[in-house]
Amino acid sequence: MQQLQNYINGQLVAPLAGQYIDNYNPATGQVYSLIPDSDEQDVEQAVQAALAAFPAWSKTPAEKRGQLLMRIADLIDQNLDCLAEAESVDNGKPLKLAKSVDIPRASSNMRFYGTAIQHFASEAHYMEGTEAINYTVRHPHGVAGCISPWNLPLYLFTWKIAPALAAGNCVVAKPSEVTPMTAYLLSELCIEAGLPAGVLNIVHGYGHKVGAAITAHPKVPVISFTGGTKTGRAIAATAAPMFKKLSLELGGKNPNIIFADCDFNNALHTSIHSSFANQGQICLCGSRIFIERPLYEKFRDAFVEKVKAMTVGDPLEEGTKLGAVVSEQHMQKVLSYIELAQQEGGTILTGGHQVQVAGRFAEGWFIAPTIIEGLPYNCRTNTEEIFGPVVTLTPFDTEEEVIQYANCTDYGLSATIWTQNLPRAHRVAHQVHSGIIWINTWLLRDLRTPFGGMKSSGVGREGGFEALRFFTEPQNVCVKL
Ligand SMILES: NC(=O)C1=CN([C@@H]2O[C@H](COP(=O)(O)OP(=O)(O)OC[C@H]3O[C@@H](n4cnc5c(N)ncnc54)[C@H](O)[C@@H]3O)[C@@H](O)[C@H]2O)C=CC1
Ligand SMILES: O=C(O)/C=C/C=C(\O)C(=O)O
Repeated sequence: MQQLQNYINGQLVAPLAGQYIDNYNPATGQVYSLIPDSDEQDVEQAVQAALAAFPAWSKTPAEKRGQLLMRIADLIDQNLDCLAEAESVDNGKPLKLAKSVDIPRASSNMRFYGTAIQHFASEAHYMEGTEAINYTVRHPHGVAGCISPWNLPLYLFTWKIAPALAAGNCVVAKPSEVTPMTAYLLSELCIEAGLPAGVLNIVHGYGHKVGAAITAHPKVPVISFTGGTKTGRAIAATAAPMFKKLSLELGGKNPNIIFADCDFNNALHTSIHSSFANQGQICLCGSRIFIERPLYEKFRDAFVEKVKAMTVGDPLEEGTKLGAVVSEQHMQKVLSYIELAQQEGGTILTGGHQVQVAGRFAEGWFIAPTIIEGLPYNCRTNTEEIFGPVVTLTPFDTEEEVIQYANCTDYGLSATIWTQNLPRAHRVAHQVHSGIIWINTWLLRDLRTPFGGMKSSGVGREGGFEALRFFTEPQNVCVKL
């Protein structure tokens, strides 16, 4: 059985306590590898390695740091097939998705920040009359803690470490214990790329042990986290009193607003993707679909017909549209929400159950893509994050009504608006409480843009220069001329 290792001080090492955690293949429900059950001693070793590496790394010219990140990006590209299969097996997602989205985006993240850092400049302010000039220096913080989730493992792991490293920080990172494989494979690529020892350290293990130790460590002044809102709240409770810099990318309950004048086929096909991509396990998925009443029945019937035809099964099969959800625990959570929806008066139009897949997948964790109608817009099913292949349909009559519906959750991450009346699209967009709005598209990503949510969807923004500002400490120097 493969035993993964931590990546500390440039070496692949066993956890100090010699304990391991079972790592499951969600499609078979079977243990297929073991990951380190690390603890605070392993985190201490990683932090000490990062501290030792920081002086040299922070003084390395940005161009050289960028070149190393781009070398890693090249190695990701060269290992696309291996990384994609590893991601699919580890997470349960279709191989096709890992190959076309997850791994290419991981490479793009490394390459984007490998170049962005070379254009990241600071400001100067000349004081006329007073004859003084101010300039801003942006210092790296030191050791950055990066904690990432299981839904887009390498995609989100690199989305955090790339800006942190580019800005001159050293990193202690913890991937999810549920999907550790590609972060482990990345550590091998970092060694191959010649990343200096201690610059990046990856400590595998449980969130309540390793993640909590990173968050609480007094020599880790900055924490970047993506995951559930409940966990984000726990991290903030530890980090805030320590005055740590904090970036929290949390959950969502995103509205997908479809007006009757939309480009019907585009709205229909994109909504299938935005509802069920990655088994609905993307914080940006549009899980609440609001349809203007004149279009409701036509959209509903066409949507249900196409979703019924989606293949659920072997993630490695070319034709598979939905693979397995990431864990048995998560499957039970999603199924419990389907039960709740029925208790709240919802009607299941398709799906609503676990899918039994034949052969070696009989013990796998598969859920049929599920569409529910007839629920109150403000019930629990329509306001709490389910994070699975479950969407609700609700008709609306006016702009004001759908804006009220859209804004009635504690979340505010993203929203999608479908209409060919662009003044209306912008008018509605500006009133929806979401950090990211897509009009007549979904998940079209420009990495230069601020990425993140409002309300319980998080604190701060990732992306572009936002992330480089987050991973640096500004210092203003005023010089009398
Ligand atoms: N990207 C997103 O918005 C994601 C949202 N979720 C939502 O969160 C719910 C719970 O998901 P979980 O599997 O529990 O993910 P989680 O949000 O608890 O875990 C995310 C990462 O945080 C770590 N972590 C957990 N507890 C921690 C702690 N106390 N201190 C520091 N790090 C900690 C985990 O080990 C993992 O690496 C999901 O059902 C889903 O609704 C989950 C994953 C991603
Ligand atoms: O595209 C991005 O930068 C991020 C996408 C998805 C998440 O952050 C998520 O699912 O948590």
